[in-house]
Amino acid sequence: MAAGESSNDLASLRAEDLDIDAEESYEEVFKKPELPTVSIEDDDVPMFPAPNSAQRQAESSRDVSTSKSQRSMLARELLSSKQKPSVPSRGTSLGLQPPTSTPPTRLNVPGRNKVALQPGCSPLDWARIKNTTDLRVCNILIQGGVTSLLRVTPSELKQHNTRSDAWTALEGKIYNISPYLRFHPGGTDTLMRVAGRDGTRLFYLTHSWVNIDAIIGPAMIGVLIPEHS
Ligand code: HEM
Repeated sequence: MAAGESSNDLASLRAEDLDIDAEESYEEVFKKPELPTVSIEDDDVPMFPAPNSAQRQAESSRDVSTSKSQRSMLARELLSSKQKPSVPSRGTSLGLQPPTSTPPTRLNVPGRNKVALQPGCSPLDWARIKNTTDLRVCNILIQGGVTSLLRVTPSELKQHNTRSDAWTALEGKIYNISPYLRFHPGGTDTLMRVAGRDGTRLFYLTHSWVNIDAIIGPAMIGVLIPEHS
C-alpha cells in the first residue's frame, strides 16, 4: 500500500467518524458552546400561557371580561409589552426595591450626653465661622491690641472665667472659648467648667477622640506658663 493511499483513507475515516461535512470550517464544527447570558436590563415578564397556546385561544373565545384569569393575562401582556411606562419604575431588575419607610430616627444612645444646639449652632455652622472669623481678636484687643501669642500664667487665666470672656488651657495652649460656647455639642455649661483653668484632664476624660486643634485651633491666643517666670 502506497503512503499516499494510507493518508487518504485516514482522512476519510476521521471525517466519517466525526460526522463532519467536508465543507464545514474548523470554527463551525468546534465552535464554543453558547453559554446562557443574563441581561440585567431584561425585566420582561414571560407571557403565560404562550401567545399561540390552546389555553390562550380558549380564553380569548370566552366572553368573560372580568374573569380572574383574563385580568391576570392582561396584566402580563401589559408588563411584557415593549412599551415602557412613562414613569420609570423605582425597582431594579434584580427585584430590589428602595425602602418605602422613613429611615429610623437617631436613637438616644446611652452614655452620650449631647445637647440640642440652637439653630445656627451646628458643628457645620461652627466650621464655617471658625474658618471665616478671627476668633482671637476680641480678647487680644482687650489685652492691648497685641496680635502675637500671649504668655498666660494660671492666675491670669483664672480671671477669664465668664461666658463673655472665657479662656481655658489645653495641653499648654490657651484658647478663647467664648465664641465656641453656643456650638459645643456637650452644652455651654459643661464647657464653662474649664473656663479660667487648665481643662486638659477633663477634656480627655470626656472625649479623648476629639481633635482640639481641628475644633478650636483658630481660637488659640497664647501659651500657659508657670506662675513665677
Ligand atoms: C475647648 C474644649 C472642648 C472642645 C473643643 C470640645 C469639643 C467637643 C466636640 C467636638 C464634641 C462632639 C464630639 C462627638 O460628636 O463625638 C463634644 C461633645 C461633648 N463635650 Fe466637649 N469639648 C470641650 C470641652 C468639654 C468639656 C470640658 C466637657 C466636660 C466638662 C465637655 C463635655 C462634652 C460632652 C458631655 C459632650 C457630648 C459627648 C457625647 O457625645 O456624649 N466638653 N465636645
